[in-house]
Amino acid sequence: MSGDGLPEQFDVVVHPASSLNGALRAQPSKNYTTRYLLAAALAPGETRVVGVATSEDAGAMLRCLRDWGAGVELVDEDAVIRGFGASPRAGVTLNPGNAGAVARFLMGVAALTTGTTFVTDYADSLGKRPQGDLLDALERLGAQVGSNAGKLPVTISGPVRGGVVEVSAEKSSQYASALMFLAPLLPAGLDLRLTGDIKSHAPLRQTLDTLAAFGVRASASDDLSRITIPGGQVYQAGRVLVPGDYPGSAAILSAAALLPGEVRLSNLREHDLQGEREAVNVLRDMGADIVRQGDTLVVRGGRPLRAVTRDGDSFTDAVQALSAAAAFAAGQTTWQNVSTLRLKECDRISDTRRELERLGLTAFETQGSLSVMGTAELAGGLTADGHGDHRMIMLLTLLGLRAAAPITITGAHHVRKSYPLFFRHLEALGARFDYLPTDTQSD
Ligand SMILES: O=C(O)C1=C[C@@H](OP(=O)(O)O)[C@@H](O)[C@H](O)C1
Ligand SMILES: C=C(OP(=O)(O)O)C(=O)O
Repeated sequence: MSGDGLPEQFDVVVHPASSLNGALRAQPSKNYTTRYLLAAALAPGETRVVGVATSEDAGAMLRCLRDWGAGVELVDEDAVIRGFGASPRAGVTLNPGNAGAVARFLMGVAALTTGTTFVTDYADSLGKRPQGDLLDALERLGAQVGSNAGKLPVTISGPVRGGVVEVSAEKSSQYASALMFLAPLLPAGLDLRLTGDIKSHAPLRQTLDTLAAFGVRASASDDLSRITIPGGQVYQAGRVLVPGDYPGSAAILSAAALLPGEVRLSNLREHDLQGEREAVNVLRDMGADIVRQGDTLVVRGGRPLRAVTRDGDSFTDAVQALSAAAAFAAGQTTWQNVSTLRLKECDRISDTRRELERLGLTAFETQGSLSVMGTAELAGGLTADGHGDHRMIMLLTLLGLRAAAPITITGAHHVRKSYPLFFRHLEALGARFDYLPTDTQSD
């Protein structure tokens, strides 16, 4: 789907770059693509999702929705979805690939069916991520649930009526979002009580925003601990436009800040609910020169950077991209309140610390924080492990661009999970990569 023209599986050699220059259009948002596609399938009738992401996660959502009975047609850069409304097909096995949000949102909606099974071919990534808090909530609502100790494979059978239900939001906001997509289609709706130290508020607001875009009524307390969605509603089909992607763009902005030159990144609206929008301010606090001109951000790179200490929970998917900036900022940068990073495609605290150390950097971790000491010079000349994690691959790529000698990253094709054109976009700015095809059997 990505059309990047690169080998199916590859390691990448990142060559040091002396500058980055040029203009790019930010790719479509991952979080809005998954949400709009799902809401479109839940709406009877035809919805046009304008400018959908071409990532593996977007492909995973489209595949699962088609398997559940939605009509899916790709027309130029849009997806035209004929929804199944409140009636996804029963008895289907869905494979959401390595997409956490896709898997969890669909698990919520699966309570509308009399049986859906979820499997993954990413046993070492999505297969290890916890689903128990969502499954417990579904069970409390009356669904029948089976799982491998709270992990995939999972089976879910409804129907459920709805009502008041608690769901923990401590490990992931995706469990609550999943129930929010389900709620309007239940006879009694849902009065959700989010328990624990609620993480990732921003994606929850994106879910509320999506429900509103499809004409679904919902109300929420300011702190999001209580979300009420009346039942018996119908998602309204129509036309929605996917905005630009801040998490992926954070990597481009960090790269542009790290190297001399001028980079213009368009399609990033100023008023947007994506928490990773904050990456712009974090980079500015570090000393980067970033100016907004409407929906375009202009970065004049190569300025000296200084360390910051920030609560990273509001921009969780930008923490790794910003860690590349931290690696060359004077002093020690600390990202606090990021324990959920341990539960992503890899352990983004320990695995990141280890990769940074492997490359000669100094980093520290606690259960809920990651610290990176800045350095003036990075030798490079080594191979780093991409950990099958798109955001780790982007971080390591940025380090390679600023190193003295090339850095090789293993399994670099996994960048396609969220940002299939990442390397192509950097090439357009003047970066140079070698792509080394790897054995498709060995991953
Ligand atoms: O709702 C979503 O689309 C997402 C929520 C976040 O996950 P957590 O809520 O697990 O932090 C984020 O990291 C993920 O990439 C996408
Ligand atoms: C963690 C991520 O995605 P997901 O949870 O949807 O797999 C991400 O995009 O960084």
